[in-house]
Parts: sequence; C-alpha cells; structure tokens
Amino acid sequence: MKFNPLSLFPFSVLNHNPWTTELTPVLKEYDYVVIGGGIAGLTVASRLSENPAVTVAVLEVGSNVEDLPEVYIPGLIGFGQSFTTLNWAYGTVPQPELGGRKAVINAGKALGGGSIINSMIFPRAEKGQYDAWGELNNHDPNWTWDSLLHYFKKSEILTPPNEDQVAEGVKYVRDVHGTSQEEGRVKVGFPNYFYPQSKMWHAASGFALSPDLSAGHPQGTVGISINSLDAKNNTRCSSVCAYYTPFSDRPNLTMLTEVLVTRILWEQPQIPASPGAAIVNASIVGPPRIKAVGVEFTHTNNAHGQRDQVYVGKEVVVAAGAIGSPKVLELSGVGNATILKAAGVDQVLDLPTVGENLADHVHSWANSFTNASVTRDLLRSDPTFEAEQRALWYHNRTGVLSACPRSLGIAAASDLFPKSQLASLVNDAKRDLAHYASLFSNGNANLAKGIQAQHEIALKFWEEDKIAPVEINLEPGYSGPTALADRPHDKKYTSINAVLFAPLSRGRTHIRSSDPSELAAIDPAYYAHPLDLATHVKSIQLGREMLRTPPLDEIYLGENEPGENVKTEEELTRWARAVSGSDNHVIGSLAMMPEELGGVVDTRLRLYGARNVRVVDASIIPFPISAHLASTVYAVAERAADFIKEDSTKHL
Ligand SMILES: Cc1cc2nc3c(=O)[nH]c(=O)nc-3n(C[C@H](O)[C@H](O)[C@H](O)COP(=O)(O)OP(=O)(O)OC[C@H]3O[C@@H](n4cnc5c(N)ncnc54)[C@H](O)[C@@H]3O)c2cc1C
Repeated sequence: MKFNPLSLFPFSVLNHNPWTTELTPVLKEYDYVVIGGGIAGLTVASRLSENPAVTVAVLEVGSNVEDLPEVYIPGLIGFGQSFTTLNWAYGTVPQPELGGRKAVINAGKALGGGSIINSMIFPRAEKGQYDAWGELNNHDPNWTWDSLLHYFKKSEILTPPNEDQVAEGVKYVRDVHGTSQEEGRVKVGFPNYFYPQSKMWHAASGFALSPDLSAGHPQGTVGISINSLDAKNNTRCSSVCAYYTPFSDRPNLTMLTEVLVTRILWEQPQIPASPGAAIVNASIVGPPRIKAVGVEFTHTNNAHGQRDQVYVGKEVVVAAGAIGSPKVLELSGVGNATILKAAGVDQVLDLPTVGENLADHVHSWANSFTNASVTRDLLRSDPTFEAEQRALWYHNRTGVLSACPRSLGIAAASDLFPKSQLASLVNDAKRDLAHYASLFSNGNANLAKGIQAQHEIALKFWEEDKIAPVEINLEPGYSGPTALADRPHDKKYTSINAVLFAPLSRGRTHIRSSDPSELAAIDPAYYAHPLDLATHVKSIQLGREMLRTPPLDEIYLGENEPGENVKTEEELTRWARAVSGSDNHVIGSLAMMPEELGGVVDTRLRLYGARNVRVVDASIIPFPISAHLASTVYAVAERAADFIKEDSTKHL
C-alpha cells in the first residue's frame, strides 16, 4: 500500500498561516484543489469559484506582493525584489552546446506567478501554430485559433489607445480583443510614455508595421505590443489583479499562500501484479485509473518541515508551471519508473514522458553605446532622474516609469536567410528528422514519434515562410549578458534582444530525489538542434545591423556587445554559445498530445491514467509558439475551466 488515506485526518491545516486564516474560513475538504497560484492556477480557481456551490482552494508557495512598487509600476520591471525573492531562478544542468555553462531560468515565485515579474508583453502567436495543436491531436476542434480566440477575448479587457498613443504609432484591431467589463479579467492596454528610439527602430527594422501583434499574423512585422496593464491607472495587471483581488471575498475560494505542495495523495491503489511493477499502467484503456484524494504540503515558515494535507472532493488542478508541475507529479509517483526509482519515489502511475519534451525560447543580445537623451539606464545611474520620474508617475502616471519599454519585431524566416540557404537548412533538418526526434525522446519510442510530428509541422511552416522563428525587440537601455556591477555606470545603451522563438531542440526536467526542496535536474538542451543555433546567430547579426541602420544610426556611438572584434559568423556563433540563455518561456513538459505520441494529458487536459487530475498551465503547450506566453496561458486556463465545469457532473 502506497499510503493510508486515513492519514489525511486530523487536519491541522492553516494553523501556521495567519494571513489566510484571517481572510477565509478554512475547510478541510475542497471540491477543487489548485496547485500553484500563478497565471493558470488563479484563472481556473477564479472561474470555478464563480459557482457558489463549489469550494476551491489554491496552494501557492509565494506570498501576495501586489503592494510592491516594482510589481505595480510598469517602468520598474526587473527592479527591487523581482529577480531575488520573487524568483525561483531555476538553475539548469550544464548545457553542452553552451560550452558546458549552466543557465538560469527565471520564474515567478509569488501569488500571481510569472505575471508578477514578467515584462507585461501580451501578444499572441500566429494562427497556424494554434491550429497545429489540434492537428497534432487528431484534429481536435477545441484547439484551433478560431476556437481559442473566444478564450483569448474572454480573458482580457482592452482599453483602446487614446489619441496620444495612436500618435505614437499604436495600432490595434478591435475585433480580436475582449472588451467585456463583466466577463473580461486581465486589463490590457498601452503605456503613457514612448521612448523616441523605439520609433526610430521601427523604421530601421525594415519590417512592415503590424496592424496588431495579437491578430494572428505577427511574422515579418514590427509593432508596439499590447501590455498586461491597467491603462486607466497605469499599473501592472497580474493574475492576482485580474482573477483574485476582485473576488477575494468569495467564501468558497480559499487562498493558501506560503505553502509548498509536496505531493498529490492517491486513493488506496491496487496491489501490484509483481514486486516492483507499476501500480497502474497509463496505457490501459478505461478503468482502473488512479484517483487523487488529497494534496500534501508544507508551510514555508515551518522550520520542522511538518506536512499537512487538504482533501479533494472532485479534482486536483495542477498549475505549478512548466518546471514545477512535472516535479509535483514525479514526487507523487507519476512518471518514468527508472527516474522515480533513482529518486527514491515509489511509482504509482507509469507515465514515462512526464517531464520530457521541454522547450524554452532562447535569449541573446546586441547592444551599442548611445547618445539618446533618455534611456532606462538613467533609472539606475542618476538618482535625481529616478526621483523625478517616480514623482511624475505618482503625480499623473506619466514619464518613463509609465512605460513598458518593448516594441517587437517578429522576423519571418525569409527575413533571416536568402532563399537558397533557407531551402538547404530546411532540407538538412528534414533529412535528419528521425535522428533528432529519437535523440530528444530519451529512449521513448512514442515520444520520438510525437517530436517528429512536431518537427514536421514546424518545417512545413519554414518551407511556406509562415513561421516566425525569432523575435527582435528594442530595449532603450542596457540589455545584455554583463551584470550591473561589472559595467560602467556612466554609459547609456541601445540594445536589441534577439529571442529564438521556434527551437526544434527538446530537453527535460526530472526530480533527483524525493526531497521536495531539492532542485530538479532541468535540461532545456539549448541549441541541441543545429537549425536553432544557425537561426539565432542570424538574428543576433540582424540586430547588430539594425543598430547601425538609419535612422537608428543617429544615436549609435559604437557597438558594445558582441563587440567590434566579433566579426565573422564563426566568431558570432562562439559568442552566442558563450552568452545566450533562457528567455523564461518554458513549455511542453506535460504535453497535450495523444498517448501514442508520448503525450501526458489529453485534449481536455486530463492526466492519462488518472480519474481526476488535470494540468492547465504552460506545461501542456505541445511545442514552442512564436510569442510571449502569458496571453496564451490565460486562454488555455480559461479553456480548461470550461472543460472542468462541463465535466463536473460526470462520474469520476
Ligand atoms: C522574468 C520573466 C519575464 C517574462 N516576460 C513575459 C512577458 O513579457 N510576456 C509574456 O507573455 N510572458 C512573459 N514571461 C512568461 C510568463 O510569465 C510565463 O510563461 C507564465 O507565467 C506561465 O504561467 P503558468 O501558469 O504556467 O506558471 P506560473 O505563472 O509560473 O505559475 C506557477 C505558480 O506555481 C507556484 N508553484 C510552483 N511549484 C509549487 C509548489 N510545489 N507548491 C506551491 N506552489 C508552487 C509558483 O510559485 C507560481 O506562482 C516571463 C517570465 C519571466 C520569469
């Protein structure tokens, strides 16, 4: 027997969490227990608790930090505690293609998850990529651009641009946005300050102006992205602001913060057929399937590591993010037998692709010194300027602190490579399809088929020039690999962020021990596919050239990084390997794909082999999309909430 469900009693829950006990009545059993209060978790919890007849609890390791200026003031992105206490800062294993360096993957560690520290950029990917989710899943009609558009719109309330914003170049397509004050949740809009260098860059990029970067055709265009911003008050709108604060007085919604989920507890399982055999094989069609009965957690302020539990009546909803969610499942005995055994965890459900198929966007840079009069550098280097800007923001919500400084250029494949080179790169990738699919599948034949199917879809987009393999965006200040302490404080910069959006590489994340406080072995396998490195290097080169292109050349005072001594493609490739890292957009580690393609959840986001566990966060996105993730994760979670509501009357 793996555990004794009776050990769930008595409940000592919440005695250690005064914030929560004061705010909400504490139940020992909830209909729905949501693991992780980030973007997806709060979305689903909020929608489910619209029905006063159901009870919902969210378990989140971080705390509510909505009152920190670096959270609510748009121009303070990256300041204060953003990258210290509010950040998981997951370290990866050494990356062979990065010269053996370890990378750091940032992820929000607070109520609101990534939406607390992210850059508030809120575009969507191209239509074809969302349609391909359905294609990969036996043409499931729930997973297409057209069906997801309803959920994109449902999740947001747009404040249309005002005259000043339009004069600065903001464009939008009304029909693709949500505007319902009753139904919409995330306030989206545009900032009150635009750096002049952004407009210069639009001209220098050579890309066509986008009518709207959320309209499903971003490739080959440049534009000002919509932001997750309450434009009426010029403050960040996180998932807390959108989905929790306005509903925090619901008696049926319980928020447990500062608690680390250690595992899901299962109903007493069957006796294994043979010693060491998995209790339940996920590939068995129909019952028996395992059933979650509770969730175990520790209080982060409890030095003794005492574990408590909550009981679940209907479903466990897993939303701990693309690194946190597979960890919780593996700690709960769901995964690959060999990996679980090595970690000292008894297997409950044989689902060998948990934690596999992980992909991340890859980030790199080019930056130059500049004579632009205002850059973000001044916020750190000039206390008088910083104080003036702060006063301005508090006075009338203007000045550089009212800006989320991102204009985006979404390159198409043909913007990077001449036709003949493009054809030859795609041909090479097609020739090596089976090799790389197998290499990335960690020995799982089903997943090899799944990755091959993903690559086939991606390469078709490459051939048709429908993919947006990179984003190039302008940062009006320093952005690069050198730490603040190691660069001169009196310089100003113009930077280009070059983000590899469509990597073919796939890695994995797995627990190394049964200790929930121990970091998983995270391997994003950066640049493991040769097309990834070739594409990224091209985009860094394109960024360097843009910095010297009229009219941006007017503010160019020489390249800082990669540096004038990096001349040839070979040298730039070496530089990319030496500095590139995570863009903090991890997906795919619990992929929505058919089981025979190595998937972990079905198209209603139910965990294969379990009766009442769903995964609703970025983990389920089967392959990298060419956009920042937040708006898509909100749409997925909105979709998931409707699935859960629809299925709530079915027998578990
Ligand atoms: C620095 C940074 C900048 C970004 N910029 C942008 C951007 O500008 N635009 C954009 O669209 N996207 C951006 N992203 C990405 C985006 O924020 C994430 O993709 C998104 O938050 C993922 O949503 P999620 O619900 O899957 O996970 P998250 O939002 O990360 O939520 C997971 C939650 O689970 C909690 N958790 C994890 N494990 C446990 C556990 N065991 N017990 C209890 N709680 C747990 C975490 O603390 C977290 O709150 C950025 C991300 C980062 C880190």
